[in-house]
Amino acid sequence: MSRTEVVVYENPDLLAAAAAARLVTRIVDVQAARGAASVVLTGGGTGIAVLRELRESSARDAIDWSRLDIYWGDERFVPADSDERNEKGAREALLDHVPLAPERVHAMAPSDGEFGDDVDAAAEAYAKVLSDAAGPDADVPEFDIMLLGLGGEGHTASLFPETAEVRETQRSVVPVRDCPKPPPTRVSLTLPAIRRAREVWLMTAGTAKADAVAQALAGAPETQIPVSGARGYRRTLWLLDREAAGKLTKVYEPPAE
Ligand SMILES: O=C(O)[C@H](O)[C@@H](O)[C@H](O)[C@H](O)COP(=O)(O)O
Repeated sequence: MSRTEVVVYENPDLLAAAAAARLVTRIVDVQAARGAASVVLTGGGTGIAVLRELRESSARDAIDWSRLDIYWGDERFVPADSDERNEKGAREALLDHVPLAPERVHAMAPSDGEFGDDVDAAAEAYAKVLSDAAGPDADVPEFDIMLLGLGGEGHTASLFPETAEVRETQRSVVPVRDCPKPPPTRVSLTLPAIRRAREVWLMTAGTAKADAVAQALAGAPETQIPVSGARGYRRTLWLLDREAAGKLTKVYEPPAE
């Protein structure tokens, strides 16, 4: 049974710092229990701010970086050195500053990579990366922590309301064209793939997100509010600043330990 928790922080800076602290602790606990850990990264301002805070954390090297698998929930289909790439943002914020095992960093293809401008091929290739990592009985690994942001209209990763991509039930990874949030072409995990995560952490700040947060927590249909369908099979953790939590009426009490 998955549980939903909501934690509200005073401001976006505190949200990013606290999320980074939580991330260190969670990764260390998972590695202690199972040896290795896997984290799925997100783009966006909050997602990258958390990585920056993690780089600055005095506890960061409690993580065994050599036994951490890194994936992405979505990626902009642009050239590798574009500032719009989520991978480039993550590398600048954290990944290039810690001793990760390069073969354990699983980036989605850029538009000037081995598949050229074929975004369908890039999506299919990432689906294969996931199925290879999942083993014989699944198409997607059981990610330990999936980090996600959300947009004011309720998108998460690159899944937008009332689109074929948010309705996808078979594929784990899809190409996204004409995305309302620029750049227009992307690669994204689907909701079934997102729900393979043990824990999904939804991290966002600002009044522009308050409606989507409240609608998702009220159980809005995922085709209308995609982030509503972004649930971990053990835990869904909402990490918000006061503004993003501004339309919540129900107080979420964390479960008694
Ligand atoms: O590639 C992307 O654009 C992100 O994956 C996207 O889903 C992002 O997380 C949200 O749009 C929130 O972005 P902000 O935190 O900047 O509002």
